[in-house]
Amino acid sequence: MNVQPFCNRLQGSMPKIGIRPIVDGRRGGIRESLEEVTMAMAQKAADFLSENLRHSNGLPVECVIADTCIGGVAEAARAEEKFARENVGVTISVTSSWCYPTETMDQHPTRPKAIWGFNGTERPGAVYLAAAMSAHNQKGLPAFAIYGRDVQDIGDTTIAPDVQEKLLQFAKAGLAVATMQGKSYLSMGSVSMGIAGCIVDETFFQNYLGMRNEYVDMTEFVRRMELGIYDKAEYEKALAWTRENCKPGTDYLPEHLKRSEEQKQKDWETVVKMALIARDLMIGNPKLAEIGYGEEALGRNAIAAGFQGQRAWTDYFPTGDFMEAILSSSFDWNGIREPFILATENDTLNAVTMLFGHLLTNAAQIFADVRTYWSPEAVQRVTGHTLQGRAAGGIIHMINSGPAALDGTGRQTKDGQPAMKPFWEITEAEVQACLDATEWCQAVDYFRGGGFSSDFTTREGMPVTAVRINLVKGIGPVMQLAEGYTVELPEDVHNKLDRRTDPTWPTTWFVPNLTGEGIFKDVYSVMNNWGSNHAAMSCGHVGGDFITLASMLRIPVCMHNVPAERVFRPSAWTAFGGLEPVGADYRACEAYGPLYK
Ligand SMILES: C[C@H](O)[C@@H](O)[C@@H](O)C(=O)CO
Ligand SMILES: [Mn+2]
Repeated sequence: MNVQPFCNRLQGSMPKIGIRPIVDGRRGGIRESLEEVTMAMAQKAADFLSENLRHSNGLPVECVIADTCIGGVAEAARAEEKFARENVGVTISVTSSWCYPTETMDQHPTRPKAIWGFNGTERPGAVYLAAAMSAHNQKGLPAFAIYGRDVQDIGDTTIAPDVQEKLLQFAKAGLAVATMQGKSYLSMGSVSMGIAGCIVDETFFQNYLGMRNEYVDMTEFVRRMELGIYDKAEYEKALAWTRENCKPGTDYLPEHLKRSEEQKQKDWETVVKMALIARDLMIGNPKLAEIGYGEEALGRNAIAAGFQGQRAWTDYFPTGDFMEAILSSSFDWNGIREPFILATENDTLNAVTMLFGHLLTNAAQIFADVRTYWSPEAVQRVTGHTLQGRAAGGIIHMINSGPAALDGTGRQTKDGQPAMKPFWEITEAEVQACLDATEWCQAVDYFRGGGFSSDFTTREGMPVTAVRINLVKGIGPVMQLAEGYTVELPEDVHNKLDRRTDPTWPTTWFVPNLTGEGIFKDVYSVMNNWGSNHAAMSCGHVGGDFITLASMLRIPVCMHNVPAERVFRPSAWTAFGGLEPVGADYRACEAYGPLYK
């Protein structure tokens, strides 16, 4: 398996899942009758999770099972010691019987936790589950309850499909919490054009995500370019690859602003260097130590970053578009690899949203401006075209002012649909198709320093989830999301709409799934209720996973269109108002406060 060497340069080993087999500790028949079946349940859960989950860097997810069943507090403490040694970041307690909740529970204050209570009635696992949940709720330690819908026989070690789904949804989100914890967000530059999302809110990063903030001025790029602080051999390779694979697109600049061919060639050299430098700033590069830059070789342990670009940089230097697009993609001159999370305009909040999406789906994310709602009437007026099919109720123009990951072309395929896949599932042919579907257009007049934007149109029919985190004074972070699909328009219609804005930028035509109610009654309302200028798009209908992750971090979700059966939060949320789930989410998040407060 091709595990990408770069991303594994992040410090800290990958978090594991701790499995806690819980039993009734009474000896003389009871405990003895449970040991084997409970250990088997633990082993089954561990095998299932390891077989079905991977970390975003491609490494398999490992599970650690407590050495003995846990019948009381001494064994709980021993399990805890083992988990601490093994870097367990998430726990799942499993049981098929009655046990003693407060004596066996996982009391770790921040680690995401779930209990799978077997639905059987020979030994009442569900009674334990309910009692254990009440203990967690009483103690302010939210936990996820996993309880299969259908009764199974006591000896049945299969995992029912509904239980499987919940185990995966919980574990993937829990691992995301554990993976980002302790890592950095690197701001390259500061606030772009007065966009509030660029303001680094350290309290948010520290208290909600357990992350730290690192900063470099964009002059660091100039220093490294001028002093040659990058791997020259890699630079030559990268430049050659870029010349061969990144085909120049249309230059829409008026004659008097056009850059000379010679200048453009220089700009390509600059943007390729910028890509190498940004990556080295994020995660370091041992090659830099070899040329005498030991400090630079270390990097900033950044799991996500942003580049300000506009305007301090772009008024003079080529845009960061190539760097942002290629690092955010699942491949470059070194081959297929894990994408980096790098936000345009240093929009820290969109970067965090992309980080969530990446850790939940393992794939690249699309960064986009939420630019225009085109009603059917407006499209008709401007183009004479009647929007059809999924687009019939109107479309949202997602288009970044510059770059987006080339995976966003939708030229990868999964189950017959366009997709953005984890890097280990992407083929060379799909890489080529993404490159072929992308043109690198000359940056327009906003960008006095030149540069090249990744221009493409996302293929139709990709299930996607558009997500955004906003900071709202008086609440804190708030998430919003919309599941939907990408659509395409007839070429002439696309061109007419695209040219009203900037045809050099990557377009994703997005249609949210409508529920007929509230904000999701129509496409317009979704656009009208978006909380900022940006969104991140993940492949798949993964709103449920985002909601689970948000609840773990105590970030309320103000709007979503996820069907109720995919919404999975800690059981305590019901007590905050089970008949009114959005309000309950707000109250629960407020009551618990940020995870790392
Ligand atoms: C070119 C413009 O300055 C854009 O960058 C602007 O519309 C944005 O992207 C704002 O997010
Ligand atoms: Mn923007």
